[in-house]
Amino acid sequence: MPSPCATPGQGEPVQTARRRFFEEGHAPDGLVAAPILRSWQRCAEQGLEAARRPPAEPIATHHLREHHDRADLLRRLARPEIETLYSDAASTESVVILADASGLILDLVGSLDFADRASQVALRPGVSWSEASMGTNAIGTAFVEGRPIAVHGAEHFFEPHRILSCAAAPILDPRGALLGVLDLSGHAAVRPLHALGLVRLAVEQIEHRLFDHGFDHCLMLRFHTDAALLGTAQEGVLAFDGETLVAANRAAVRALGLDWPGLTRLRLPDLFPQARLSADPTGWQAASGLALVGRAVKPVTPQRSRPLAAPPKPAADPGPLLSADVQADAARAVRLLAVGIPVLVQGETGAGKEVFARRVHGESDRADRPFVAVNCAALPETLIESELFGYEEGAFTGARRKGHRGLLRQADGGVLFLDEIGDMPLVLQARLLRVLQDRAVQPLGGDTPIPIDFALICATHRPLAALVAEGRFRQDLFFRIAQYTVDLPPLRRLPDRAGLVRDLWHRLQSAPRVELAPETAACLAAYDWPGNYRQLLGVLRALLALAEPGGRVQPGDLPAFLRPNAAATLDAAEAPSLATITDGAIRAALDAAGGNRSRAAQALGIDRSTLYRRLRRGG
Ligand SMILES: Nc1ncnc2c1ncn2[C@@H]1O[C@H](COP(=O)(O)OP(=O)(O)OP(=O)(O)O)[C@@H](O)[C@H]1O
Repeated sequence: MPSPCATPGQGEPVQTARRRFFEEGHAPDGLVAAPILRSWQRCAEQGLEAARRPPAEPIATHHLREHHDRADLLRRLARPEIETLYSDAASTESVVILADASGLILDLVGSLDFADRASQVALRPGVSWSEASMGTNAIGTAFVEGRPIAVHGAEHFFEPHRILSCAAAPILDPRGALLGVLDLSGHAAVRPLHALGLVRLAVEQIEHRLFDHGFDHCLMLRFHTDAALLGTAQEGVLAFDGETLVAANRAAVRALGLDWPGLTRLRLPDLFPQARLSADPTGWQAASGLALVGRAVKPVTPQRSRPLAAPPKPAADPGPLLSADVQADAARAVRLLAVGIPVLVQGETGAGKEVFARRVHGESDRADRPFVAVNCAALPETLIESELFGYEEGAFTGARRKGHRGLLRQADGGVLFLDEIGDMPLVLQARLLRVLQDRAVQPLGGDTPIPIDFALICATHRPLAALVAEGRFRQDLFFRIAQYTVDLPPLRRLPDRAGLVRDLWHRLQSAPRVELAPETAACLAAYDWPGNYRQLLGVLRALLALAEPGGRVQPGDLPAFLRPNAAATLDAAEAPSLATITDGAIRAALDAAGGNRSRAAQALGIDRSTLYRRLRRGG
């Protein structure tokens, strides 16, 4: 008998099941749910070892940003549900997670305390929780099983994951393809009574909302057996392009006994032989004989004349394109790091500073050790110290019971990349300097320095020398980290921008090829690209996603700011007045904020760095 306070997944049956399965090699029938057992079997067949800690390095921040960009619609549509679940999660020591179709965690919000614990087992943004890499877990197993699932404590395949209790449901797009997964995770010790139900309901809402996008040209049928539920997320929804069924939600698939792959073979009369289509709720009879109440919504825009193209696949990551100069800089940086000399990388946003640092790490003799990237501007000031230097058990209220190693120690043996170093508060600059001098770190609340060994690459888009002159950056730290600097040029200064556009365009594509018309390529090459590689790649990806396979991208397909006439008008007449307007807005915001630049930037909806740049430019 399980003990009365045993939680599912922690009690005796699952322990016995683990023993039988992992030690004796038998199937523990009846002791764990069938989907859990199936998942254990898949993991064992793949050679995963339950007692190990699975490798779980998060992907680079810029790659995560790219995943965010690709999942933009999903993230926007899921936001209301995530916000609703968030308030619940924050007060119940749990977190809400949105993962993309590969199982990669895009967003994680909720209880900070639990998020901290979860990150110890790599349950954090940028890490993939596919079943193949993380074993049995709610996110990955919901994908494989194609349905909602809860995985408690020791039901997780890997031992270290037994601290978790997770419930997840896959999010399907209107054509039945997997878009992502929504998950609620908390402590295994707390029995999550409603987690699976909450997640399921939230996913139902998200999937329902997906029909509000991209179906303007379709006839929409909405129905339910109960008239009162018409218009809710539980109604069945079908979308017809002409007479052909092109999309359906789960409720419709269930009610009418459909299957997604076969949708497009069905036509309106096959499903509703005699339905009178009206915008008002009307009684319908499905071909199966099921009585329903339904209403029809006519297309808002004209129907498409040609068959629906398959949704474009997200463009692949082209990998870095490094000029000969940058490659030579990287080779020099590798040699400097090898003898303990730090490197400072300078360049505008999106110019590839992190890409450069990763390349150097990859070519250094520390390549098989960690690369730890810390964005000093993104960490709240109150957290930088504890995140970087770590803390001992009980160092301050809210500290984790077992203390925290800190990012500097996580980089031990490898490369530490301190991005936006110019944003590090002065007091912490002093502590960092001491670490660099002593080659040891003293965690908060600890009295013994712990020796560490990492190679240091710092990056900044701000002129550190000017910050030193203004007293906002320590001169001694500046001399220490800026012994060798690499300047990554902005795209507008590259001599062969046309060649760069062409190379990136080709590298982004898999067959069938889409061409850039010469005038389009010329517009792309002529633009300044203030967001550098990030902005250029974003535009190229968008053009590819919109293009017809085998087609040619014309200047008219470009976003408005890139079209030839837009640039001309701007150059000729509007640019000066725009600059004046911008400067005026900045002055007004600064006045209103009493000269406080952070508050002014917040009021203007731009980040501090943009404001600083603008102020510098405007003198
Ligand atoms: N040389 C390159 N070739 C191809 N893509 C690149 C190159 N450099 C950067 N990118 C792409 O541009 C984006 C931004 O790169 P990265 O994050 O390294 O820039 P950054 O200078 O560190 O930007 P920020 O200062 O905003 O953090 C990424 O998507 C990256 O893959």
